[in-house]
Amino acid sequence: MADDRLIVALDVSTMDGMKQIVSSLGDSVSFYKVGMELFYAEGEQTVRYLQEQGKHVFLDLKLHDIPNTVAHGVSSLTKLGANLITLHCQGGPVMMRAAADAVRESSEKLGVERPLLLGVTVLTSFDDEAWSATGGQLPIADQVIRLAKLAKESGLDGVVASPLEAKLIREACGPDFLIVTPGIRPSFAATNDQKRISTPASALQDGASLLVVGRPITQAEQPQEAVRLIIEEMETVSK
Ligand SMILES: O=C(O)c1cc(=O)[nH]c(=O)n1[C@@H]1O[C@H](COP(=O)(O)O)[C@@H](O)[C@H]1O
Repeated sequence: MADDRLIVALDVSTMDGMKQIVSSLGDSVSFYKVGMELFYAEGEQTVRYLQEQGKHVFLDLKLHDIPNTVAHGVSSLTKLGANLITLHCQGGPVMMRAAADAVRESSEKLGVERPLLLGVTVLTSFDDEAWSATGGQLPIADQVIRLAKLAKESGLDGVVASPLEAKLIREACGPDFLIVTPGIRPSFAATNDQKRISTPASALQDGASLLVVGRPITQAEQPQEAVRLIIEEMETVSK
């Protein structure tokens, strides 16, 4: 059975590649993420296919632009009916507020369920060295908390962050704020390009609402077995 706290990242570039993963995982996965690789290549049909399969959809396009452009961008995405969409918190409070207002207005106007809006804080591929190289002044965790609070104040439903920051975000933003954590690495998986990582159980224990897992499942020799092991670990932490 699926654990609806698990989101599998479909980082492939074709409909066929996506369909192969979705059909091989069957009922064991209920939530999928479509990111820029798949959406730029195959467009809206990716979201429609997942909806037809009865799956929840996280449309992760990480918008980052001036407030007017992002507001119109998220309005265009709202009509697709995804459950979650992302923008970069670094776009600032005016941009986040404009996006939150635009999503509310356009979902009401279209009569579709409002997608939840998530702000990406500091990408999980950053370590301290890379962070300093970009001019980051605060320690990464402090910056993440700062952006999470700003996202909440600006009307966003939650944030994307590393599982290493989940506990601090939960403390700062309260029980109802969504915390979505990529950078999940079960003990059997390779780290790849991720830097700030943790295991499925520890992310949930620290307050993550949803876990995003890509390559440890999609590139496993036996993806179904990888999902089974991850869900088994997740089930040790109550919802
Ligand atoms: O927004 C995201 O989903 C995201 C934010 C972040 O900080 N780090 C991160 O890895 N992601 C996404 O989460 C997925 C992680 O994939 P794997 O590293 O293969 O498990 C990828 O699709 C990334 O685009």
